[in-house]
Amino acid sequence: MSKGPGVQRMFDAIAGRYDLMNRTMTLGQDQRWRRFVVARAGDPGRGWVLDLATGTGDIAALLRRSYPDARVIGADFSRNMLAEARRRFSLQAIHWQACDANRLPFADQVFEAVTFGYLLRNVDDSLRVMREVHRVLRPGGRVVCLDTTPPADNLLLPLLRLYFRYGIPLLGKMIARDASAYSYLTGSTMDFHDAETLAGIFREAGFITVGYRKFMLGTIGIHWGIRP
Ligand SMILES: C[S@@+](CC[C@H](N)C(=O)[O-])C[C@H]1O[C@@H](n2cnc3c(N)ncnc32)[C@H](O)[C@@H]1O
Repeated sequence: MSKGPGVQRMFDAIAGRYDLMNRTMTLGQDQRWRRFVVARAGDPGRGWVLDLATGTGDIAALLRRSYPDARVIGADFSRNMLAEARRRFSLQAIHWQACDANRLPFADQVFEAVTFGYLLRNVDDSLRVMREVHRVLRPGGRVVCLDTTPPADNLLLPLLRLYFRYGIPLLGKMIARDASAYSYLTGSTMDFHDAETLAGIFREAGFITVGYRKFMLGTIGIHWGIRP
């Protein structure tokens, strides 16, 4: 069965508490990673940029602020997350669009850059989504992806496991009033591709100059690539 409908319902349910939970659970680091994503996307000039799985719109808003001439689209399949984005950034010229990352409603080769935060962990087939992203990027266009990544097996692993298994669901229960959504975050992180495998999927989808960097004790990965 597809993950999609359950993921959509889950984000619709937590939309109003999502930002507070994000800031708390990452100890305020999450915006720093989003700024890194936007810097790696590069200045698109007057071109179009797509922030896919935009959620409550943080990356789209940073793109808007960093590259004032760009035309920015923030797209997501959760209507409540998009409603939060619209409310938070109502004064900014961002186009908000409801859409599914598996079937992008855009023509081929229209974007200078595509960014996304915490999308691929939530889809059934990362390669399929990466091929869609490749299709809509212009030659030379950049993709930048932020996501959680399973922690490596080192001395910190037991501590990180404790935080993921108990700390995050507890915070989810207290702040987002939804422990199951944040147990899902833990499970989907542990089951997600490791950073090297994800880089391989970028290459398989046709991207070149693929690279990545890890943050937060190796639990967050930012991957990038260029459409040749
Ligand atoms: C964890 S939130 C991330 C939001 C935002 N990118 C950020 O940095 O905070 C994940 C978002 O991905 C969206 N999403 C998940 N699967 C999707 C899909 N197949 N198509 C479009 N959006 C999707 C969810 O609705 C949710 O808003």
